[in-house]
Amino acid sequence: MKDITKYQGVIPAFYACYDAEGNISTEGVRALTRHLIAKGVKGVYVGGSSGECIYQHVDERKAVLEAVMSEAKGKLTVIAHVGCNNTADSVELARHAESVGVDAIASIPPIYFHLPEYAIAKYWNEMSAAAPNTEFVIYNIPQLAGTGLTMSLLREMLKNPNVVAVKNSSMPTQDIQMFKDAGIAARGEGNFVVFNGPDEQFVSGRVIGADGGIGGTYAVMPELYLAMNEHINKGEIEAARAIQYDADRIIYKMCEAHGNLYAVQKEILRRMYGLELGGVREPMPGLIPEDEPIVAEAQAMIEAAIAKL
Ligand SMILES: CC(=O)N[C@H](C=O)[C@@H](O)[C@H](O)[C@H](O)CO
Ligand SMILES: CC(=O)C(=O)O
Repeated sequence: MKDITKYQGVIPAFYACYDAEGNISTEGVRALTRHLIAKGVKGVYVGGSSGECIYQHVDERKAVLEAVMSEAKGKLTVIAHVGCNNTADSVELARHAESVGVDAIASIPPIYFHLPEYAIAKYWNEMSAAAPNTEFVIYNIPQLAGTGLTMSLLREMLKNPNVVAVKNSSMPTQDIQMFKDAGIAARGEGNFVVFNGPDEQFVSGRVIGADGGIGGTYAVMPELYLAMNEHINKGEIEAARAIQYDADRIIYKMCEAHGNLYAVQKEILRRMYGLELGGVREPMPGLIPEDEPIVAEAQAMIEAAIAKL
């Protein structure tokens, strides 16, 4: 039996942390890690979409992960997203992630070119082979990656004993059931995990069988997702749904800004907690003065939703 309890719960996607010049701020990384530990989350997902991975160099991604580990070791489950545009860089990050002691590595499929399934499997398996003592999480996000996880590709990947989970960001919630069924058929009950991806569907995803969630808006309002998760564990669906509605209204509000969602969230964390995490890397749009009322309103909505708990 694998220990999947470390994946059951609320796992925020970690934000990219920059200094005033736009360089990686390891101080910011450490501060955000400590902040999330204090909030009581289960783990962190480092270097994914929210980590702006595709805009960061290999050395920067290593520095971020090392800074996370310096605070999180033994306190949080750490999943390191190691996917890069080419296999060699991904393999290097996978090897590095194992050397610093992460719980799991994860990867999107190769982006831009729509490669055949055998090439995607080879890309993932080569990363996994570079971290042979580390579990592997498949990151399915077809709307951004351009390629979706098929059942045949998942079955192929399940031949690799390190494959322990799918982080599913596709929008049909029934995909969670399909992936979980296939994982359990291969591994046995209790040995395979599916994470909910779309934060707007956290409750729906958990109800249909997701063991936990990994999401880009958890870090700015972890209290709400932790409370939803607790209610679901107790079967209190109406209470969970009420908080989900609040979270969704907050997400829609944050998405109204000209600046990217991640820029909005980091600005809210700065205002609420004094966390200095910087902006976003170009070509993502940063905040503009006209975003001010949206940021202020979203912050007020978060505070009001937390106050209701
Ligand atoms: C498409 C996308 O980025 N999905 C993220 C990860 O699954 C989510 O966590 C979103 O950031 C979140 O649901 C806000 O829309
Ligand atoms: C949710 C997720 O995987 C990310 O934003 O990194």
